[in-house]
Amino acid sequence: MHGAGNDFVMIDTISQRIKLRPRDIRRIADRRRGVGCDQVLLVEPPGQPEADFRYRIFNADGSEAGQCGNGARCFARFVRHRRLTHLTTMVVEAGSSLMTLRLRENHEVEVDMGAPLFTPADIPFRRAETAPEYELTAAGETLRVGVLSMGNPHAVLRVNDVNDGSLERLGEAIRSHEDFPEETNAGFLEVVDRTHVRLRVFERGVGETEACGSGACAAVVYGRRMGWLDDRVTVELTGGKLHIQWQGDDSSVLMTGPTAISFEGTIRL
Ligand SMILES: N[C@@H](CCC[C@H](N)C(=O)O)C(=O)O
Repeated sequence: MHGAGNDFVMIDTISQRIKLRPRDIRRIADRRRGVGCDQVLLVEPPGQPEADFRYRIFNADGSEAGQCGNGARCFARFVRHRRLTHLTTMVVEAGSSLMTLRLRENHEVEVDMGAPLFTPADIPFRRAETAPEYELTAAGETLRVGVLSMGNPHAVLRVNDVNDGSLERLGEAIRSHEDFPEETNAGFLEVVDRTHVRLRVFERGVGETEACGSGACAAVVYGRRMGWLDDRVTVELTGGKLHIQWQGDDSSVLMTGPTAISFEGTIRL
């Protein structure tokens, strides 16, 4: 499946007994030797009574992540498509958080991503104080970045042009910066106007992807906190558009966007 070009292999581990090791994930995600994807998503039974499902997210390098916004939308479509539920609104556990997913028309899904976290220890980010922006030295440059968690870590840098050729080098340097003990996703935000931005994201455990849902939420939260954006913003990514709403403070971030099923099959490892 994919959500705006961020692609996934979805595996139902409710009706099948499956145990995958990191090397199995890497093999499935390999674009030359495997199926090829940015993330492998596992559909599991819930661990908490309030939830309908649990889902686990593995990056292409085999590492586990706490959140995946585009994956959450595809998750909702997948469990309906595979008849694992009749619900059109469902509560799903990802990492330690609960998310509400709502199926909309035309295979769009709205995800309540929960409230962003700003305390450095929760991200995690090596800083003593919480601030809307931090100084970070990466690739020999001193940058001003917004840093927050959407259930996974994000660092967002405002740029004049997302097509600038130096972003790849900077993205890699931010992603693996020593101030992020668990690494981070690195986003580059170009503000077109108060309701429209462009974004490129270099994802932890993958590299640049065509879209990153949690990255789009993080970029809008940062832009809102800095006073550059309104509370409803269209985020244009390489692979498509996502619509993000955030009222500020402790309110949840809502994300709406597309889902697509590319093909179905059996994997023999
Ligand atoms: N593509 C995702 C994010 C996936 C996880 C991320 N790479 C991480 O390691 O935190 C999205 O749509 O949010």
